[in-house]
Amino acid sequence: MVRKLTLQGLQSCQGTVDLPGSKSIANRALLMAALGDGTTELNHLLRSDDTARMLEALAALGVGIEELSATCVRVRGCGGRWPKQPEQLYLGNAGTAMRPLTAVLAATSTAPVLLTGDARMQERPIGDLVDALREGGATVRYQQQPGYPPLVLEQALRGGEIHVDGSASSQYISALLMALPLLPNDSHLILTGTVVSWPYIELTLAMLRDFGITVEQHGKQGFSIAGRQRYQSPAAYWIEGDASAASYWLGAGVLGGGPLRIEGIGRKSIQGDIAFIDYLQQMGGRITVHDEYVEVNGGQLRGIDADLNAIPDAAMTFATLALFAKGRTAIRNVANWRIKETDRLHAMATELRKAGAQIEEGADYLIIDPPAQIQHAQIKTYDDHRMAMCFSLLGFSAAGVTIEDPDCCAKTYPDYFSELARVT
Ligand SMILES: O=C(O)C1=C[C@@H](OP(=O)(O)O)[C@@H](O)[C@H](O)C1
Ligand SMILES: C=C(OP(=O)(O)O)C(=O)O
Repeated sequence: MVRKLTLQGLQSCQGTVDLPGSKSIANRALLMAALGDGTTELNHLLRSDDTARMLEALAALGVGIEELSATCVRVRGCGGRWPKQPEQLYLGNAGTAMRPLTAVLAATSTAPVLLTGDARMQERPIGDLVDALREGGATVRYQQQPGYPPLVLEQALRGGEIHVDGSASSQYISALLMALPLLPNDSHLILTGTVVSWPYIELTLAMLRDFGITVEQHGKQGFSIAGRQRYQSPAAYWIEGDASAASYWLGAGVLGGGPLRIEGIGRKSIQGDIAFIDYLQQMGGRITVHDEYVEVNGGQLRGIDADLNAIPDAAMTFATLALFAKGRTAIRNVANWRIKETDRLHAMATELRKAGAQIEEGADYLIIDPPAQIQHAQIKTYDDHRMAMCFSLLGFSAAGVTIEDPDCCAKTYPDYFSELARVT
């Protein structure tokens, strides 16, 4: 039976929350450590559905992974030569597993391998990445619908001049950046289309440096990548807290008045979603950023009008915060919300209306006029962890909210609702 959770009239949000490790960093670090020449201890590792899919895939490829504690694993790198050749890998709905493994296995697999995922993953496009891999000499076969998983990687990527359209997902570019250094040939990666979610590419570049890989960047035009590089294995690697997950706590700390201390992100964070804080401050949130934690102390919210293309995940949190703000909020340039865990533009518009908001749903934007009073609503979450976590914030209204299937938050944050109960 699918659970429902009602949250109502939450009055305060105080104390300390220790963020789980970043999903984006965790899945990159697991893969880079697995490709490394030595052994790496990964600390503050997120344990969730998405990281479980990456861990299972690496285990199937024969990578030695030893669990030292719930959030620490030791990864024995295989230097890009996988000890095992599985026929098939199941990657659930983890974009950060599907896209990087498609490119990296196209570069390194010595036998055909089928990559598949859950029903939603089979609706999430991967054609622009596959086109780039084909241009680089790989043979990739779609098993069902052209442009979507499942797909079979049949013949290895060679490199050379490769164009990739980054207008649907930055993950295609990150994936190629992780794969191309492993090839026998040098590559030139040329970016086409208007690249979305750019800070995730910066995150990939920063982590490649941490793992000893050199990439020459030509602004936002492309990259020159020498082949025959080897991932180095840092002895230990710390995964900072998840900045997208922090957005729910930042929202809760504003609505509940704080003081709420959020541990695991801060001034030195390397995730783009840290910029959520700047926008929330513009909206009236009282937030102070320290080196390794952030403190939030309430605030009176007013609507904002912002292009949030750079922070697509945290941007969703503004949609529910908008119901508590004075005036209109516009969230712009988020067309790729439509190809994530669900069609997030449509799902958000539909569910916000149930709480009484007036919504204009555009092809790539959402305009939200808050209701005079938030109405109680039963919210569908569409198997989308962020829908569940964003709508929990309506628990701070007098009418409250009922969330269907709150447990779908396990994709990136299994403990979210128990933590919320602890600090409210
Ligand atoms: O590279 C990454 O770790 C991610 C990139 C973003 O995807 P898009 O580039 O598809 O927007 C983001 O939404 C996703 O949750 C994680
Ligand atoms: C879009 C998301 O995930 P994925 O890594 O599967 O793309 C997300 O976490 O919001």
